[in-house]
Amino acid sequence: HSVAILGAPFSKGQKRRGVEHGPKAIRDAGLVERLSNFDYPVHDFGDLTFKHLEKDEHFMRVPFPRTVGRANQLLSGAVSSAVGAGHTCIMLGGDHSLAIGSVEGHAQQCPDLCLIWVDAHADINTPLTSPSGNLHGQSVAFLLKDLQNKMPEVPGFSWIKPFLSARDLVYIGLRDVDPGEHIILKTLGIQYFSMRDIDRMGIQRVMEVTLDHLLARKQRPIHLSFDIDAFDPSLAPATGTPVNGGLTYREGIYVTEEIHNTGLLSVMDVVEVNPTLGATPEAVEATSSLAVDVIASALGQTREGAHVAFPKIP
Ligand SMILES: N/C(=N\O)NCCC[NH3+]
Ligand SMILES: [Mn+2]
Ligand SMILES: [Mn+2]
Repeated sequence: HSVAILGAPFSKGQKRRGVEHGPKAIRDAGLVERLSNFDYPVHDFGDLTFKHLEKDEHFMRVPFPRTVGRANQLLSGAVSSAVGAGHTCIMLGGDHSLAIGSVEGHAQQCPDLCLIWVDAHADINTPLTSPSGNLHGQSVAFLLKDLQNKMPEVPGFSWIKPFLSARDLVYIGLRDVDPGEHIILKTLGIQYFSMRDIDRMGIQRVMEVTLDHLLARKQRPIHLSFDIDAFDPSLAPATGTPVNGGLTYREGIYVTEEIHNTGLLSVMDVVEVNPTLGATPEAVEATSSLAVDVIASALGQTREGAHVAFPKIP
């Protein structure tokens, strides 16, 4: 199969400037070159162009609801087309509100998809529970059927109908969960592995349980939504909400290796790389090349090396 790269330079799901430059930073770190080593075609579809809507008053305490809703409606169509054309789609963010459009567009093609959310945060606040109002902390709440009786009608989101069941979602890397989110995780019985669970179980067991939970009954397409802040800030400093005690490089790569090995990865989001938040150019470069590494690993790059069938030994 082939790989489609989609840039989503968008930042209005949160208040910091700069995350809209994430796609360029990840490309500048050599994404396309890195993926050209693989034996399948890579199509870079460039960046989407998002309109900022003039009149876009807050909804409750939620800023830019119509702009965020419209951006995700556009992204949904682009992801749906890419998946529909047979590509494995890599969506480069931009802030994590983009997962609303990315997952919804994927579900248009693959209604039975399952979602693996790798993140320090649960991003499952509703507009009523969110302390900040920022939509990048509410993405999952817009996707879940189980939360619809708790969700108000947010202007700009009338196009989306929630489709995901709580049992089709697993979190990995949680370490900064709001009280309102914790209530939802527990009430809905969502499967999650916090950083404490990773410490106790080890990443190998976490992946075994995650993939069994999602795939044992039925193999189906995987949507991997990877927030770069799942990694420890020492590895990914250029991001908007860093939280100490994150994934090691090896844990993050093991997660993506295991997902690759299912052969079921269909869409991967890589979000929250903010090149304006690195203290030094090296910090920005480290964060951006880490994003390239996890994408390459999710698409089949191995640490042990690889070869085509029986090459002639030179
Ligand atoms: N990086 C973030 N989400 O993944 N920030 C928003 C959530 C903070 N509770
Ligand atoms: Mn996130
Ligand atoms: Mn996060």
